[in-house]
Amino acid sequence: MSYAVKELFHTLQGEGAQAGRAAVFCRFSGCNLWSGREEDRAGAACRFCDTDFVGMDGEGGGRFASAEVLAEAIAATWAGGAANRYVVFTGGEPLLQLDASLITAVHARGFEIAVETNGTLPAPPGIDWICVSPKAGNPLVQTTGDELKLVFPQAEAPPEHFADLPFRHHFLQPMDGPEAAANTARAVAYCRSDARWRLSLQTHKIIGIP
Ligand SMILES: C[S@@+](CC[C@H](N)C(=O)[O-])C[C@H]1O[C@@H](n2cnc3c(N)ncnc32)[C@H](O)[C@@H]1O
Ligand SMILES: Nc1nc2[nH]cc(C(=O)O)c2c(=O)[nH]1
Ligand code: SF4
Ligand SMILES: [Mg+2]
Repeated sequence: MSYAVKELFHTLQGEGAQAGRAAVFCRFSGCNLWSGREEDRAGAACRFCDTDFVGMDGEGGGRFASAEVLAEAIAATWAGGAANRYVVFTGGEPLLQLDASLITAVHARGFEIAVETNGTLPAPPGIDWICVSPKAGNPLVQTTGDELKLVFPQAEAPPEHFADLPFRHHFLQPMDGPEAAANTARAVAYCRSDARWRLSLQTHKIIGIP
């Protein structure tokens, strides 16, 4: 099958337990919870998205004809040397497109594979690091993984609903937007009050890298 990619770039993972690690980000086009059009945001199933995932016109983006072709482009984008090669599949919603062929092709080029998913679709086997970020009002299907990263606050998705799910790490990530400062203060207070949770900051935004 072919893959629709918004952008492909080399940066540091900004969020969660792998923050600071060099990575290629493969941002797939499209999401099952929002069209990506501003006029649809207020009626979408996920309304606080901070990302443009529409089309294939970003840096390194395009339509990739096969898993081999996309894996080659990911390998060519990597700039971190021979060790610890790392690719993060995100979007949009990556589990709409990430499949066994692409996992195999990227593993064959020596990469560890991470995914950033909203958890409404099951993850295929073989992913090395699964980050699930639940979205209030939407079914959570992927209930296991490496980190659960809850954007906070979401009135209908309080941390208590997720604290006992079997993930290695539980993070609260302040919701960016007009209330970012207040959301950060609330996330700090919550993590202080319940030590099962740790704070995830979007460090790439703080330091001004992609
Ligand atoms: C753009 S999403 C793409 C991956 C997937 N669709 C998801 O929602 O997890 C990447 C990460 O950014 C988080 N995110 C999106 N909008 C945000 C916002 N306004 N503030 C903080 N984190 C946000 C998501 O929850 C997710 O963890
Ligand atoms: N540096 C950096 N780290 C990230 N971690 C998750 C991101 C995402 O948009 O999925 C992201 C992103 O867009 N940039
Ligand atoms: S599920 Fe992820 S990509 Fe889709 S709209 Fe929400 S935050 Fe954005
Ligand atoms: Mg982002």
